Amino acid sequence: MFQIPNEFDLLISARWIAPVVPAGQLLTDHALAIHQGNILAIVPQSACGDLRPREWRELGNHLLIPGLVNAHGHAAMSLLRGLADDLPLMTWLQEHIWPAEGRWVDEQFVRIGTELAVAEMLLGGTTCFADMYFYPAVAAQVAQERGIRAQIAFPVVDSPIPGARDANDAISQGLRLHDELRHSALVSIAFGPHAPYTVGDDTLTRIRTLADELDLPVHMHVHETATEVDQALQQDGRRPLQRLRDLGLLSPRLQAVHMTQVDDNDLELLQAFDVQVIHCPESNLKLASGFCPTQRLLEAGINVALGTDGAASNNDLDMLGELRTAALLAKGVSGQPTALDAHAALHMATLAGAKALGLSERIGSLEPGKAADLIAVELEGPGRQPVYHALSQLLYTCSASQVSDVWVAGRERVRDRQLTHFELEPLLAQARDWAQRIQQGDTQDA
Ligand SMILES: CSC[C@H]1O[C@@H](n2cnc3c(O)ncnc32)[C@H](O)[C@@H]1O
Ligand SMILES: [Zn+2]
Repeated sequence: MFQIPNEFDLLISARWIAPVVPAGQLLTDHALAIHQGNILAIVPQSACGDLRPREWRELGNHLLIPGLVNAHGHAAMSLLRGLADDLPLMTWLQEHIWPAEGRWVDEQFVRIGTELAVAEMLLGGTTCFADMYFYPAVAAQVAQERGIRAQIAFPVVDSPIPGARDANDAISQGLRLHDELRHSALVSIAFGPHAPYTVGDDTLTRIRTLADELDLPVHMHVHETATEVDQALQQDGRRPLQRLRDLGLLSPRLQAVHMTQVDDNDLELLQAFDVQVIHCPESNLKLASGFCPTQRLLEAGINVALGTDGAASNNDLDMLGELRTAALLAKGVSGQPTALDAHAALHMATLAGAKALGLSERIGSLEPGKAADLIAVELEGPGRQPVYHALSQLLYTCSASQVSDVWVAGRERVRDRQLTHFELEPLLAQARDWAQRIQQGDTQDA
């Protein structure tokens, strides 16, 4: 169906390729042909002799996989990494993060923080990220400039989070941004109602109507902690997920981030409405928020994607590290060592993420016709050799440091562990300047 033309852009050969589709496949000594940003074919290296690519990257003991999809985060919060650690969610937010955001977050903060996050994510093999933060137009611009795919959710809140704009203004501005970016190849827009406890019924109803009309995703923190659910039960007699159901918000377009609290009724709702669940294990562990029961959800056929959350609660944006945590946690929580094996884990970090963001036609697996979003992970050195099973090695021994090359839509964004479209030193200097201002401001306040 997809014939390789006489001349084409790029051939990447590697010891192993895990295309994710067909499920469980692991190819050895194959090569991937790419032209005009798309995958043409995967062919055995023995058949590559007659091919005439404009560039041929010959990678040795590397594993090629689809680019990782970080399905939830707050990119600009990288500038708040380590500002407040070892606290429960609401203390962390109310006493530290929200006051800091109210004081410091402006367009420049979001630009530098997002650039820092994008640099970290690309170096760690993330080729697509979902973001929810202030100044979404700035985050969208950074993603376009740096050549990474992104779903930018514009935040909507009713209760006063410092720095947040009025909900109706936020919606109008967000929809303008959606219109401006309608032809963007890399960036898409979603509604970002912050959480059930910060957004009222009227605003949620408006979002539901508009999201249905425009067929846009809704990205929201849901059931992050037991306290969130208990307080909702006390205040309105319903669990937040039931309230969202009553408001008509449950659908395949809803991206429910966290879901550490899932009773049998919640499970039925997630399943019946085909809600996308986004699992952020390290943030949940660090804030002691709870554990998303991924194995139960997967057994019920619910799509579960993976996210890091922001660097202020994680504290890194390393998706391979996150994946390992997710796998270990799934086994511990379910009591089943078979839970989230290497294939299931890779699926969670790639195709499930793409599906959650409504992008699975374009990305998430290495298939002819899909965008060439892919990464090479080096399985060399004493910590990774010998290799009995390349995917187990990926899951249980690799982190961002093993990612050597990254392509987004066929363009190389990381080559031999170096960013191709960033000047890192000036960016790091600006990040340090921000931290100094924030720290000095904090000291002056004390
Ligand atoms: C209004 S922009 C997003 C808003 O969310 C805050 N935030 C960051 N991490 C979390 C989390 O785990 N749960 C709830 N809210 C979170 C962030 O600081 C921004 O204020
Ligand atoms: Zn979050």
